[in-house]
Amino acid sequence: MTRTIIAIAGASASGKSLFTQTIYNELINELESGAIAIIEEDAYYKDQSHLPFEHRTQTNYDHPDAFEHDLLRSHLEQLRLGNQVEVPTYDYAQHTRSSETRTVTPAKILIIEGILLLSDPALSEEFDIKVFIDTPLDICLLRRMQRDIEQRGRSLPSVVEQYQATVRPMFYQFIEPSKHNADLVVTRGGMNRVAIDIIKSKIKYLLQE
Ligand SMILES: Nc1ncnc2c1ncn2[C@@H]1O[C@H](COP(=O)(O)OP(=O)(O)O)[C@@H](O)[C@H]1O
Ligand SMILES: Nc1ccn([C@@H]2O[C@H](COP(=O)(O)O)[C@@H](O)[C@H]2O)c(=O)n1
Repeated sequence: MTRTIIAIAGASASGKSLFTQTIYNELINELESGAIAIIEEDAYYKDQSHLPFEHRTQTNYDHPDAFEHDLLRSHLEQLRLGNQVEVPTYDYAQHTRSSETRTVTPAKILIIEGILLLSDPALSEEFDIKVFIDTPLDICLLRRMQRDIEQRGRSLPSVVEQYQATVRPMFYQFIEPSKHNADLVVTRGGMNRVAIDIIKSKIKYLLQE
């Protein structure tokens, strides 16, 4: 069976999750169960449970070294071979992996979303379709402030400090240049109806093959 892996990359809070989730939600009722699966790159942040909490707050979470991309690659390869995998789950408030894992079964279409997917050449080789969500950075910052305070247990000063220290510089060093590795660049983030419909049509076409 041919399986297709679609990568959705872009800045933090650019709308990657919304874009991915919208495609999934709009297709899921029309398709056989198990036709599509989603994985988040964030699930592959390195486990830091051996480090004190204060130490974990100092990690640069926007640098490729923060991720276990080798594990992600091996999981993608296993899924492509038709084997299920145990995907880690991540706790942003604790800055480390949770004890549970999530079983992901091999689907014909696998969508993966995350900030640094297209900046790692070895990882990029795993993707059949590469999409970059291109949202202005000031919009991303506003969305991130709101989301991190409401959903990720952060304070306003900590969001501002982290943004200046790592999020913004790493965006320019790694994420923005990776846009050139994309097949499709999607403006206006997670609500670009034309882009969502194009990806949906491509998925439906691939599922008919
Ligand atoms: N086009 C958009 N218009 C308004 N809000 C958006 C848009 N795209 C994303 N959001 C909101 O911004 C926040 C971050 O979006 P999300 O999809 O989680 O970003 P990412 O996965 O890239 O970090 C979420 O609260 C989401 O609902
Ligand atoms: N402990 C952590 C781990 C990650 N982050 C930030 O998450 C961002 C990536 O996730 P998105 O959903 O926003 O794409 C990344 O920019 C990290 O800075 C964190 O703050 N704490």
